[in-house]
Amino acid sequence: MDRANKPKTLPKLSSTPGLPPQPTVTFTDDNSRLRADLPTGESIEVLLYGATVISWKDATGDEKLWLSEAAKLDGSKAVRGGIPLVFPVFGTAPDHPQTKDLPQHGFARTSRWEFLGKSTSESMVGVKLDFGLSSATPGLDPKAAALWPFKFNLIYSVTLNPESLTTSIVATNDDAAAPFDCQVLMHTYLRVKDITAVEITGLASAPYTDKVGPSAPSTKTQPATPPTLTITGETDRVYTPTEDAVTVSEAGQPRFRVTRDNLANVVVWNPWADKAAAMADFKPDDGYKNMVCVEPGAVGGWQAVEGGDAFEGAQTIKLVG
Ligand SMILES: O=P(O)(O)OC[C@H]1O[C@@H](O)[C@H](O)[C@@H](O)[C@@H]1O
Repeated sequence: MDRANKPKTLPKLSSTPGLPPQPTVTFTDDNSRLRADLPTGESIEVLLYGATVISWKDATGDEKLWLSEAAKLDGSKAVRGGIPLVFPVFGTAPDHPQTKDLPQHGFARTSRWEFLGKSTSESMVGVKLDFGLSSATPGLDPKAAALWPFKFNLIYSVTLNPESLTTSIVATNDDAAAPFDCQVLMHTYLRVKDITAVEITGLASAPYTDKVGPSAPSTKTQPATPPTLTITGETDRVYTPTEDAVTVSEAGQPRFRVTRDNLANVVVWNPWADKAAAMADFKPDDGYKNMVCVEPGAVGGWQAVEGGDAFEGAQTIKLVG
């Protein structure tokens, strides 16, 4: 029926500038993890336990991080895969009085962090998630807290952009009367298709500590030629490179460029067949063929943090090629 007072169609609003689509951030799994999605399709998942990044997918849904099929994601054990955060000790340090009793790789990866909030970048294409852990956080690993009685405050930020992932830490000492020493490392498990086709550049001529072999630990120097590191067996090395980035290529194609900010070291780790089979939470057994850990950190010595001071460091993993 035609009505005389039929309302006119509203003018189209397409000329009005609207907000661009926003990243979304949601709690999942009984509030035990966060998921962030960019309008362009990329996503990450972060467990509050350890503030561990357990997934990073590109716009096509392709996973970039390796996560063991047997990884414990229930807060009962440090996660085998993703990006566990190592603090305040790398490995164990029986000769370092402050940290000698702490468990391997410290307690940041075995504590439940608080989600502090999200922020979007100026261009609104990315999203930053901030997590906090301090000596006063209820989720702090209780046995570890008793063994490291310092007043500390950690802010760990995970920033997802369309082509990159950045993780950064600020470790503050809140007690003027008690300086502490710490080490920090971002234990990134990169997913690869075939470890035998992997080449790592950015380490040529770099001194390193080799943690594998009969005389381990031993101090060595990466040859200048060839300029690439290939992985052909168990590898566990702490490099101190002069270059601030390493590139991981596969079959001649660059895949990841890992840039360090104020992190002097990079650990390269692959357990290979026997060590992988000996780890109950490493599955499948041949999963070592699909991962390489490239771990930026400050682990060569100790970072002395005076009261009121902070140590800051970051890595950016850029998808290349
Ligand atoms: O089994 P964890 O405690 O997660 O450690 C895994 C590896 O982490 C690496 O960073 C160390 O260099 C290795 O020595 C260690 O084996």
